Parts: sequence; C-alpha cells; structure tokens
Amino acid sequence: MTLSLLVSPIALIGLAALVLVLVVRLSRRKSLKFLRGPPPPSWWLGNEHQLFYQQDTGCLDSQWMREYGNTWRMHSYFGREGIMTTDPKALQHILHKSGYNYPKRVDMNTITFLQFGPGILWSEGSVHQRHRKVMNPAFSAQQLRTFVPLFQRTALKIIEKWKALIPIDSVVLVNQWLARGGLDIIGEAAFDYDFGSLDDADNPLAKEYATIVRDVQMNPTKLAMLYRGLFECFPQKIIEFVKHTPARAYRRAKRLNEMFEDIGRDLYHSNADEEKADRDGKRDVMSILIKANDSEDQRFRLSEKEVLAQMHHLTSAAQETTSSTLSWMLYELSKHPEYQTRIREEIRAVRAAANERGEPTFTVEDLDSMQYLIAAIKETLRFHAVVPYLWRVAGKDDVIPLSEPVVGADGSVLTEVPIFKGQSVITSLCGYNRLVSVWGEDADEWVPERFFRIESEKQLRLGVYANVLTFSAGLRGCIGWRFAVYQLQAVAAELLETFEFALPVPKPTIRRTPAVLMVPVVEGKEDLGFAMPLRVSLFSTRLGGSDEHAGGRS
Ligand code: HEM
Repeated sequence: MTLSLLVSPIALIGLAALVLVLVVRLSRRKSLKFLRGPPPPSWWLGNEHQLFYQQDTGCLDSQWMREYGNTWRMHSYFGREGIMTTDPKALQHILHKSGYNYPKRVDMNTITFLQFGPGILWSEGSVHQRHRKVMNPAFSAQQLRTFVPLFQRTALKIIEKWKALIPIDSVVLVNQWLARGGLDIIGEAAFDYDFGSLDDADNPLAKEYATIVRDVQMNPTKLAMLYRGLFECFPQKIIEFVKHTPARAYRRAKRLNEMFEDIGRDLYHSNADEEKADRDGKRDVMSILIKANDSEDQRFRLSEKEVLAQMHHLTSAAQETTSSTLSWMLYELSKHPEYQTRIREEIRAVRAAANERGEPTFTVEDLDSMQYLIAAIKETLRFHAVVPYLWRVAGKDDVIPLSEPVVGADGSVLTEVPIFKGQSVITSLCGYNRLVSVWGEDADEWVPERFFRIESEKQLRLGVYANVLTFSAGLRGCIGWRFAVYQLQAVAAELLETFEFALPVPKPTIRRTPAVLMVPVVEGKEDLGFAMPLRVSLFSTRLGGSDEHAGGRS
C-alpha cells in the first residue's frame, strides 16, 4: 500500500487546520497595521495569489510602490501579516547583514525540497554553510573560464540548427532552443552528462525536464496555493509525505526527482570509483565537488544523497534562468536594432583582431573587451529579472532599516520597520532593479548605456554583478553568477555575429509571466508554452547575398 493511501490529504489538512488556528492566534499579537499596504482580496490567500496572476511580473510592485513607497504591508495565507520591500537598505539588511536570520519561507522551500531534494537551494543555516563550502571550489573564476569553449561549441550547434530552420520559416522560438542548449551545457559542465537535448536524442530525462517549470510552478490554482499555505503547519516528518500528494504537479516533481537520482547515482559511483589521477583531470562540477568533499573533515562532508540532489539543484538553478535571460536580451535587441548593430560591429572588430592573432575562437579576454555586449547583458539582467522575488521569513524579532522612509498608516514617517518572528518578508528583486533612486529617471526603459554613466561606487552595495539584484546577494547569493555571465557573453557573441534578430510581423505581445521564475508567454498563444518568437536571418545574406559569413568563419 502506498503512503498516499496511508496519509490521506484530508487528514493532513485537518491536522494543519488545527495548528493553523493556534498559529494565527499567536501571530495576531504582533500586528503590522502601522504600515500601509494593498488590501488582501481574501483572508485565505492574502495577497499571495495576486503575485502569481499579474499580467506582467513586477507590474504590481510598481503600482504598490507608487501607492505606498518602497516597503509595504502584505498579507500572506490565513490573515497573517508580513512585508514586501524594494528598499536598498532593507534588502541589504535582509540579504547581506543578517546571516541566516531570514530563512526561506516554509511553503516555498518545501516546494524546492519536493522538487529537487536536500541540496543547496533548500538547505539552511549550518547545513547550507556546509553545502556552500564544498561547492565553492567548483565556482572559482579560474575554474569557470575552462567552460567557455563548451559554451562556444553549444552556440555553434544552435547556429547550425537555426541555419537549417530559417529557409523554411524565419520565425524561431529562440527561448526553446536556448533552453535546450542550456540543458546540454549544464549537463556537461555540472556532471559530465550528455542530455543530447539539441540533438533531439531520445533522452527521457531531458523530455521530462522540458515542461517541468510550466507544469509545477505556473498558474497554481487557489486550492493548490492554499495547500502550500498549510505546509508551515505540517511537522517536519510529515513534509516528507507531501510528495505523495495525488495531484499532477506533485507526481511530476516526484518522477523527475527520482529520474535525476537514478542517473546521478550511476554518475556519482562511476566518478567516485575512478582512479584519483583520472578524476584529477576532470573539470565538471560534480568531480570537483566529490574531490572537495573527500578532503573535508568527516563532519563537514556532504552525504551521497546531498551530492545527488546537487545535480538537480544545479540544473534547475542554471538552465531556465540563463536561457531566459538571453532570450529577453535578443528580444530587446530586436526592439533596438541600432544597439544590435553597434554590438555586432564590436564583435566583428574583436573577431578581426582574433583572426589576425591566429586565434580560431574568442578568448575570455576577447569576450571581456566587448563593452557594448556586456552593457546589454547587465541591462537585461536588471530590466528582466528572471528571478523576481525571494520569499523569506523573519527568524527573530528585528528592526529593518530603510533607505527611503515610508508614510505609516497614521501619517507618521517611518525610517525603519519592526518585524516579528515568523512574519513573511518578500524581497522584490525586480522592484529594486527598477528603482528610479538607484537607476535614474529612465529606470523603466531598457537603456544599456546607463552602465557607462552610472557611478556604481555611489550606490549602496547590493547585487553581486553590476549591483543588479537578479542574482540575489549575501551568503545565499547565486553561486553560479560568473558561470551565467560567461555563458551569456560567449553564446550571445556567436549568435549576434551570425544572425540578425527582429520582431515578427504582426508583433506579438510577450507577457512576462510569473511562475516563481519570470518566463515569456505569447498573449493569445499560451498553448506554445514558454515562447519568445523572433525573426532570425543570417547576417551575411543581409549584406547583399554574399557568401561572406560574419566574422570570416565558414
Ligand atoms: C541568469 C542566470 C541566473 C540567475 C538570474 C540566478 C539567480 C539566482 C538567485 C536569485 C539565487 C538565490 C535563490 C534563493 O535565495 O532562493 C540563486 C541561487 C543559486 N544559483 Fe543562480 N542564477 C543564475 C544562474 C545560475 C547558474 C548558471 C548556476 C550554476 C551553474 C546557478 C546556481 C545557483 C545555486 C547553486 C544557487 C543556490 C546558492 C545558495 O543557496 O547558496 N545559478 N541564483
């Protein structure tokens, strides 16, 4: 008999409801009524449901910032109160200065656990410290540079695929190809595994993975959200059983998790059984992680289960985020053809210099010299934050300082906000990225040149890259941000050198749809799933049909 039959969801909900009454009673003692904020549409779901059903991710934040300032009261499930903030000092306090005092919110972190297992994204406190310590060596700048040829090879493969496609139809769903390329990249870089996604290999794991974000995270029903809201009241032992919930999203998450575990176990053992000398030559993250793990004091090592979960955590953290960011950049460059031309000229000049040196590919220094391309990457990360929000909770009573005071419910001016243990704290990365006070009057426009004029030393230090917050910050900031940036630089340079990108006619409306991540969906064509349709043409053909290929390569 399966556990799903033993532990009926009704019994779970009943138990949770009891605990809930207690929790609500306790939390009512500490009200945040002194703060203004949007009225909750319902007592059950508070404002939570609204965030998942915005027309464009971040449009609610903009509206609320206009009404209430940069920090406001939010209602979470069952009448509980919390805050949401875009304020630089508040975010610095929560993400940088408070150590592990603002852990991840139980409902969201339980979903992470159910989806990916006990890896780094899910871990907290000293367990997280242990994960991070063992993983750090695999993410040094020096180590990550060695992946640039892999990024370039993958880009060339995408180029071949698109060249074969565009004589038939020049409108390409670029994000779907970039996601396939991204999966192949992270498979090889993270655990020396070939998903064969670009080659259409019949890989069940790649197939299962392709639609997982859509099926598990997009458009949650009110009932599904309410169920999540109850996780907080489940004792830790019961959380394990939640994965047996007889609903499609949970079944899919469980299946994918098991597939990753099975494949990971084989890779782990073949890796661990290898001769030390052979393993020393390998550069993939898992090999380095196993090596680092072996040399750790027994008490600080990751268990086999944790190492296996890491494989799934890395794939999910790296793939959709990086490929989506690149898709949004190509979209913006389609809307800004003059900037696209400028980048292409820059890439061609660097290529000419590389050719003269006899280098067949761009070096890391070449890529780092492409200032217009880098500015476009920074601006896209700022403007299209693919991780828009992080859901945290106050681990203890605290006072959060503000850069910009807000007007309280009684008209008084607040320069700091008290928060009480257990209250929800939603950090809006996308909201911060659009602050006029940080980015200038044109913060709501895509203007890469801003990075030539911004005096970043005058900004409050927050984000790990260009001070944008899309990679988060502090001790839980993205460990893979350099990996992502190198990948974006290397793949974009190849694609933009070869192809021109433009908006299709008629122009589609692309929605920045919330699905925990922010993903592109075409209005009226939701059946396409995540989709970024762009017109793609060979750059050389635009030069009058000559066979000359951009950059002089064949
Ligand atoms: C544009 C691309 C990317 C974006 C926007 C991004 C963003 C983020 C954000 C916001 C977090 C914090 C999550 C949280 O606190 O809940 C994070 C964590 C993480 N990211 Fe990334 N990421 C990107 C690419 C990558 C890549 C390429 C990798 C790996 C190769 C990676 C690996 C991780 C890992 C392992 C964590 C967990 C870190 C920890 O908890 O200590 N990410 N990322």
